Amino acid sequence: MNQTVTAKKQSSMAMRIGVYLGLFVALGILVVFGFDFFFSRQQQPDWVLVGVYAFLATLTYYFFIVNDLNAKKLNGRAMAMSFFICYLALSLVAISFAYQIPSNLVWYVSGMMLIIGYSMGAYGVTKWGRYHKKVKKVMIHENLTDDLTGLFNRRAFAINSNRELDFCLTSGSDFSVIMLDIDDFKEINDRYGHVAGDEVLKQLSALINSFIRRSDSVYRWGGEEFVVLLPITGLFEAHQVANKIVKIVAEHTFIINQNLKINLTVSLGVAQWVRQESLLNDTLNRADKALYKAKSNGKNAVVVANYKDHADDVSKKPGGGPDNQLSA
Ligand SMILES: Nc1nc2c(ncn2[C@@H]2O[C@H](COP(=O)(O)OP(=O)(O)OP(=O)(O)O)[C@@H](O)[C@H]2O)c(=O)[nH]1
Repeated sequence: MNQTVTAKKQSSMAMRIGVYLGLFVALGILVVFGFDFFFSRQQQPDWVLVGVYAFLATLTYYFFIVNDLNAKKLNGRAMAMSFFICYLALSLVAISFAYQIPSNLVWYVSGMMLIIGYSMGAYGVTKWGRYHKKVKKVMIHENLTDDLTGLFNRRAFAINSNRELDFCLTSGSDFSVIMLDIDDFKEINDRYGHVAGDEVLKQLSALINSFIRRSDSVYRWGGEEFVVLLPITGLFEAHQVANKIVKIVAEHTFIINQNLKINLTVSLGVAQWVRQESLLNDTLNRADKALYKAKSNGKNAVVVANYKDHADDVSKKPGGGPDNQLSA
């Protein structure tokens, strides 16, 4: 695991450098620009232009954050922040253009800082993406995968979850888990046979893996039970992901040996890790209880666990919006 630890350190350091440098760029430009504004400006600021740039910068920021929910390539609020700050810096440069600030020093300093800020932001993004790819590769090589589905196994969860948790602790991010269980899987086995059941497990694993983010990971927990690990994800987003899984699985037809068509549903329990609890014992336990409640509520459902160690039924059927359901 030395390789993964090094990759993690490099990646979080690059991100931190990216963010701090971005902040430095923005602050530097503000200082230089402010200095120039007070001592050499001749005309009033164009506030409309300032407003337009601020709006664009905010829009860009939300674009990254919202995109982060579902996109496979853009990950991490830290990077979004870094982009946002660099964008802000660019806006400030453009504003000084509009004001026609007559100082070459402003252009030189802000230009240099902007280039550095952008490069570091891009470096952070690339490292973050590469880090997750590398981690998955290393885990496959270290026999941490399940033979049937190719998913990570429980041992991998113990290793991976600790590493991700460590990252979330240093970056102050949220962290959530989803527990998933196929509904009435015994019936599928009984009706179509174990070979078909195995094929369903394989296809379901591939299906879930196909739409989660690159930073998320899926684990085969037991026979027909799975865990999805969602770093940098709060309860609201995790609930959205869970709803998406329920919906996609319910609408999907599993085709076995080209002619047998099987439809199935899944039940899910969602829990967000809170600082005072152990991810493996406490958070997973809450997710498990929520899953149990989803099953007893009639299956094909998502239940979100709250912080008080009990599960609230939040959406009987997929599609129920998460806004009114965060009891935690
Ligand atoms: N084909 C196949 N079946 C498995 C595997 N692991 C576990 N199972 C089967 O999964 C079934 C689980 O049955 P139950 O625990 O009763 O759960 P269920 O039928 O899904 O019922 P609910 O969980 O209440 O919806 C059992 O029949 C197991 O034999 C596997 O690797 N391959």
